[in-house]
Amino acid sequence: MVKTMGDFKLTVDAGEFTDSEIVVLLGQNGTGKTTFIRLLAGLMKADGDQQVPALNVSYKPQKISPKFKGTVRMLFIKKIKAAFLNPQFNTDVMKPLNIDNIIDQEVTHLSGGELQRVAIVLALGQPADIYLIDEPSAYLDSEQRIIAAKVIKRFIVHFKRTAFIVEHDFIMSTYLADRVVVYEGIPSVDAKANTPQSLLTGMNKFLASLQVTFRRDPTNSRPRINKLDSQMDQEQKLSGNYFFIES
Ligand SMILES: Nc1ncnc2c1ncn2[C@@H]1O[C@H](COP(=O)(O)OP(=O)(O)OP(=O)(O)O)[C@@H](O)[C@H]1O
Repeated sequence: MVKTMGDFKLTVDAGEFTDSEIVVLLGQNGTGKTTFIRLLAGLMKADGDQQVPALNVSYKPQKISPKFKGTVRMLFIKKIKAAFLNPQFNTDVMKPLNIDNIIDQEVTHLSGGELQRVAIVLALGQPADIYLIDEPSAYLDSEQRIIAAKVIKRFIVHFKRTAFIVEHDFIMSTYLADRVVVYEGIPSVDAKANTPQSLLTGMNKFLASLQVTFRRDPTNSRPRINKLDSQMDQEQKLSGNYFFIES
C-alpha cells in the first residue's frame, strides 16, 4: 500500500495481526507513523486500489485539543458512559491513571499530562477491535508512563483486543510491544513501513539504523544505552546484538 502526501511518500508492506497483541511502530520523526495510524483509522485513503479494510477502531490522536466545555466527568458520561459506569473499567483503567483527582475539573483547564490521561481513558473506553494510540507517553512523567503502559497492556490482553501504538519512549515501547513495525528510509521524503517483526528482530533493525546499542541494567532490568564506542558498544555492534533480551 502506498500513500503520498505532498513531497512525502510512504510505502507499507503487507502484514497480519492478531488479538491480544500490541504492535509498536518504531521510526524516526517524519517516517510516517502517524500517517499509517490515520490510514488504519480510516481518516485518510491510500493511493490507488490497495486500501486498508474497514476496521472497528478507537483512535487517540497525537495532538489533543480540548474543546469540550464541561468537567471530565461530563465528558466521560457523554463519550464513554458504559465504560465509565463499569466497575472493572474503573479498577483497571481509571483508578491507576488517578482520574479521581481531576474528575470534577474543567476539561479546558487541564494540564498536558492530565489531558493525556483523560485521552487514554477516552480511547480505551470506546468499544473497538483495534486501538490506535499515538504517543501515549507525551506529557507524562516517568512514573505515569509506566502506569499508562501497564494499563494499556492489561486492557489489550484482558479484552483480547489489538493495539497499534506510536511510542518514542524506549522503555515504554519495549514494555508494550509484542511485535514491532520498523520504519526505514528518508524522513519527510520516502519511507517504508516493514511487516510486523518480533520485538528482538525489530529492535535490532531499528537500533542498527541509529547505530545505538543497549544493555540491560542488572539492578532494575531496564534497557540502558551503551556509551558510543565503549567496549560493550563495539562488541555488540560486531555481533549484531544492538538490543538484547535475556531469557
Ligand atoms: N497534510 C500533509 N500534507 C503534506 N505532507 C504531510 C501532511 N501531513 C504530514 N505530512 C508529512 O508526512 C511526513 C510523515 O509525517 P508523520 O506525522 O506521519 O510522521 P511520524 O513518523 O508520525 O513523525 P513523528 O514521529 O514526528 O510524529 C512528514 O514529512 C510530514 O511533513
